[in-house]
Amino acid sequence: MAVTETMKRRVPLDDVMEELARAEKLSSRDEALARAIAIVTFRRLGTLGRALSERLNKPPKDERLMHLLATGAAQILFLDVPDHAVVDSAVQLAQNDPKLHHAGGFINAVLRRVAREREQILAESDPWLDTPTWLEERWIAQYGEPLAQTIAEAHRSMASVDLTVKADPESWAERLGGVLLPTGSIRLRERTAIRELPGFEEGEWWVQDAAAALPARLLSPKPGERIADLCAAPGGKTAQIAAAGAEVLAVDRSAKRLQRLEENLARLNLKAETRAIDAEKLEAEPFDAILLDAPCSATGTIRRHPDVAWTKTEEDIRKLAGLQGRLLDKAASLLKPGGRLVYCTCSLEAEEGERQAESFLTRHPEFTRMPVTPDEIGGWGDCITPEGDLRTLPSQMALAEHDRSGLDGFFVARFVHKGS
Ligand SMILES: C[S@@+](CC[C@H](N)C(=O)[O-])C[C@H]1O[C@@H](n2cnc3c(N)ncnc32)[C@H](O)[C@@H]1O
Repeated sequence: MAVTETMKRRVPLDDVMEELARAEKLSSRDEALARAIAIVTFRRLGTLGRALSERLNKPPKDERLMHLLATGAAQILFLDVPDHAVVDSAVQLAQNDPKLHHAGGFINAVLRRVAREREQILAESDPWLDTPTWLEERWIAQYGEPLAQTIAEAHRSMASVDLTVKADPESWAERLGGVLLPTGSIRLRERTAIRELPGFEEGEWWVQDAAAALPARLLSPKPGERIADLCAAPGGKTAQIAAAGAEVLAVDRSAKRLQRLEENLARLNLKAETRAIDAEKLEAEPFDAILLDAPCSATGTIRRHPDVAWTKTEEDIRKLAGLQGRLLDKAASLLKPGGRLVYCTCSLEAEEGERQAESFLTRHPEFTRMPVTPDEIGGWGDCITPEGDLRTLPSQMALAEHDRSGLDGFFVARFVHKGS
């Protein structure tokens, strides 16, 4: 089962789903449903765990049985699936499993009780219930209780779908029936099949969270410049740099992910040189500018990937912070005098953001910060820190249509080499 595998192996749910769909030869419809169930289970794991344990005399020792109950309860409480269909399919799944086949009656009784007591369960609304304690403590320490709580609340909603267009955002927003955000991204109002929207085939736009679109914009790539994107795949930011007319070297350690970048750029009719290599080992002529979208804990993307909250650990953050520092040092060594460096991570953790920027400037006095100004991001100054870096939070970008609010949590710092 996808939830058990993801938790046990501490790998992204997306990877587990991909393996499972291949092994079980799932149709794309079944795969999409299984993915939606797993996602909502992770998003509301704390709520589901409490609801179930309050309705069980003794929680089952078998982790898979607990996860089977959680995925059933998630569908009853949060998805539009008829209760009886959920109960029948959970019982059926147990009956087909030699270790769980005895549990059919038990599953039936527990899930029926969850369905009967749905309103009572949903009325309990401790905003921290769906956040692991270690993240709750970190976010309160970093952002203070009220703001941290808005982050936890934002994580209970699904992320919206944002697009970056090559040109003419106003008219594309109109054509696609979307909202043009102050930062230039288009937010779709409806969840639809992306490939069927106008402009997809022609490569006029690509899916990219509104916050994820900011780092490449702040690099301000210019036609003819030679720019390296050091952790490039699947290529959203490479596409922005190439669309601006710069010559891009897209580097990524993963050849498989780099292949996806190449496919994405081909659809967009954009070009980049690619190199599958560990960026720490890259040898190249110095660049005019570098984008370093470093590998990170990804706690800023929990709305999209709620498994992150339950699979990442403090130890991961510590190790990733070390790698980010080394990649920053490498990037510094690859720039021309006067060159620009944009560093970003989709993490809410200071070790992967604010503290990286501080220690980079201490290690590299030949660089200075190039503060971000509100006019560069459509006048949206809320997310600029006193130091001039960018810190976006999932609870920001509130729209009148509440269920379309929010954006990924990103940290972005921009540096310039002092020599000219
Ligand atoms: C946050 S993702 C990049 C997303 C990408 N910039 C985009 O906008 O689509 C981080 C990427 O870094 C790559 N990576 C991790 N460690 C690396 C290293 N040492 N050198 C190069 N790439 C690395 C991963 O394979 C992953 O594709």
